[in-house]
Amino acid sequence: MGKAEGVQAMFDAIAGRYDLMNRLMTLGQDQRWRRFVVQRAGDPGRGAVLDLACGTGDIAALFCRVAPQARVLAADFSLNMLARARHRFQELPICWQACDANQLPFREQSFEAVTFGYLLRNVDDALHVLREVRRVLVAGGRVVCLDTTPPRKGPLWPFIRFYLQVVVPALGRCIARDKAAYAYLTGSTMDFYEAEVLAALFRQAGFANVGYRRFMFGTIGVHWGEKDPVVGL
Ligand SMILES: C[S@@+](CC[C@H](N)C(=O)[O-])C[C@H]1O[C@@H](n2cnc3c(N)ncnc32)[C@H](O)[C@@H]1O
Repeated sequence: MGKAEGVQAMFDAIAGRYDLMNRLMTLGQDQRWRRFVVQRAGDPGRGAVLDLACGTGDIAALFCRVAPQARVLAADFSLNMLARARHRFQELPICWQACDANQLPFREQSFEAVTFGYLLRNVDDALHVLREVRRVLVAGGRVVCLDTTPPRKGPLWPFIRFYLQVVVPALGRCIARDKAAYAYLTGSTMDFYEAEVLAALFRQAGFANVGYRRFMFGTIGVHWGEKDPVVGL
């Protein structure tokens, strides 16, 4: 069985506590990384941008504020996360849509930029999703991805491992009342691609000018790339 069904049920269950958990686990840093994502996506002008796996809507809301002329579309397959996003940002002109990242219901070349926070770790085939994203980008369009990365083994490794393996699931149990969901977060972080390997996957999906930056002691990565402006499709 694939990941999708379990992941969808898990986010439906934790939607109400998701934002509080995020702020606590990241010591309030998570919005800084999302601002960096929006900044790397560049100025879409009056074009359309897609925030995929939008969750409770923070990245889409930042887009609206930074690029008020842009048409902002935000999509997720968890209806409870989407409901929460709609409620939080009802004053913003965001178009919310239920959809699966494996099969985007958009035509080729629809978006100037596509962003996603903490999506790829949750899908069965990240390369397939990246190719889907590339398909819906205009030539020269930008992709920006925020996700956790497995921390490198250095002097801080024992502390980071303790934080991920003990503190995060404990917070999940006490705050979100769902230890399993946050144990999954730790497991999927440890098992996810190293930052350099993920960058190679972006290139394999056909993106050019791929780069990345790490945050939070190397446990968070932001990757970006461009759809080749000459070759286009
Ligand atoms: C950890 S949350 C991140 C939410 C948001 N991007 C943020 O920055 O907080 C991951 C989100 O990805 C969504 N997701 C996971 N797999 C998906 C898929 N195949 N298609 C659409 N959404 C997906 C989940 O429903 C969840 O809302």
